[in-house]
Amino acid sequence: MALAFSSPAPRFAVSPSIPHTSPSNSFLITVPTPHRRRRCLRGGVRAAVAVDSPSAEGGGVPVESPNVLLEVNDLRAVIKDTDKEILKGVNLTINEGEIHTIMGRNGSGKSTFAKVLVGHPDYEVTKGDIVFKGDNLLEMDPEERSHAGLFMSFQSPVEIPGVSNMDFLRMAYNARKKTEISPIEFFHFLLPKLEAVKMDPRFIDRNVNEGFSGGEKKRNEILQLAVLEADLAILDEIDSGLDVDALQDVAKALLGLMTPKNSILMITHYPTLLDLINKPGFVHIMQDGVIKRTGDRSLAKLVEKGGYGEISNA
Ligand SMILES: Nc1ncnc2c1ncn2[C@@H]1O[C@H](COP(=O)(O)OP(=O)(O)OP(=O)(O)O)[C@@H](O)[C@H]1O
Repeated sequence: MALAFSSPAPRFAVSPSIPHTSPSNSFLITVPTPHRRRRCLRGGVRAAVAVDSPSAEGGGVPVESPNVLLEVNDLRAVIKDTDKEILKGVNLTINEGEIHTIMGRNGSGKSTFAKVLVGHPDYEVTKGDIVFKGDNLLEMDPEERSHAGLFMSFQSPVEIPGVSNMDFLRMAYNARKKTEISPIEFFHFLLPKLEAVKMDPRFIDRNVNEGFSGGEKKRNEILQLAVLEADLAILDEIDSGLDVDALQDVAKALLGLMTPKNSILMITHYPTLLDLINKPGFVHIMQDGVIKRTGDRSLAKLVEKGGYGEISNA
């Protein structure tokens, strides 16, 4: 979601979806680097493979296997310049069109995992690899990752004083789509998106998140996602602080954004959003920096009923 300010030269890039107001996030204002993605021979290459479905044995209809969007292998990461290891060997595969949810006790490493995926500078990957759409994500800087189609909504979306939501979204859209859409054209593009996330059009003239309530900020994140049409949306506690109606709106908006091609990785403490989305998906339980269990929504229900102790002992 890097967004490029094209004048005056030189060009600078800033990520709209990654907080950049704290000193530790100042990495996000950078001069764009030459495209240096290296095609990875693992992960996404499964895309073209066609297999026979079990029911089609003996000359039945071939069924395409799902395309791998993200593949994380044995990912280990420490806090930068320390030996404090937070991620201790995370493995995860997300195919196109899938919804994945990560749950886990406070401090188990969920947000760190999400931040490592988008290239947050507070962390250093010490082992493992991440392949996104066939490319080695670890070789990309945060701007390149967002251009490649990764979107992250943070637990606490930042305010950007002096930049209107409209300008911000349009610049982000231009950067992602490598185009120069006019303000009028963009307004027409934006209107149905506003409707989809049930956002009052007056919010687009306000500065990004400035004075927004917690729920309005979360809704604004979904609006960004709708505008940027990311391939993988990483949503860190998008449901926190939302009233019941807003939660329904967010669920509806997310469903409306789903295509057979894009995927969602949600971090949450509660299964309500999953219930509202009401689509099959994967639930992962993170514990002490690794994914300990994977299941379906019933796993989230088990947690809701009995807590994480129940899961650990199962
Ligand atoms: N930049 C950092 N500096 C120091 N400690 C950190 C840093 N980032 C993460 N940690 C520590 O790593 C552990 C995992 O944190 P993380 O935010 O990933 O947990 P979480 O599972 O998302 O928790 P929660 O459910 O409370 O949001 C915590 O103990 C946290 O204090």
